[in-house]
Amino acid sequence: MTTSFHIGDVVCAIIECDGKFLIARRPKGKHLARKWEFPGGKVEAGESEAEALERELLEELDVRVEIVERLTPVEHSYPDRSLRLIAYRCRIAAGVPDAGEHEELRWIGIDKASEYDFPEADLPILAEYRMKIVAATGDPQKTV
Ligand SMILES: Nc1nc2c([nH]c(=O)n2[C@H]2C[C@H](O)[C@@H](COP(=O)(O)OP(=O)(O)OP(=O)(O)O)O2)c(=O)[nH]1
Repeated sequence: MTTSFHIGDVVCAIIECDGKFLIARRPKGKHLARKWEFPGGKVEAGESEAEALERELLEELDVRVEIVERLTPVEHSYPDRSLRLIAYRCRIAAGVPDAGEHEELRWIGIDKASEYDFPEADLPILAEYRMKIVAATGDPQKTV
């Protein structure tokens, strides 16, 4: 029998710059290996979401960000674990993203997101984000 455990809250960042946003490829050997994701990680005990986001982005990318907006949290169950994924739209405040442990970083437009293999939990986030971009610009090809 497989047991599914709840790993808690995971925060991740949709970092926007010049009409694109940053995606990162998870390394081999980790859960969801080689999928494209939004940089981030688990919220530790005693941390706020914003504190966890700040810590993870410094650790993973060596950047500081300012938060633009919190998107709707997504509860998702994978076969072996479940989690709540909370995405924040952000802008870089300091630094240039460094791939670090990620296999690769890429800046893409929302119109290209369907070409990348994202974890299932990210799909509602991408859908909400796309709707916001379309509402703000009237154009699905652009980010604000
Ligand atoms: N960072 C991130 N994790 C995601 C996304 N979508 C998604 O399902 N996840 C899952 C994968 C992992 O099971 C979990 C986050 O784990 P992680 O490995 O990135 O976080 P972490 O740095 O705190 O973990 P660890 O390696 O220190 O154990 O959330 C996403 O877009 N970004």
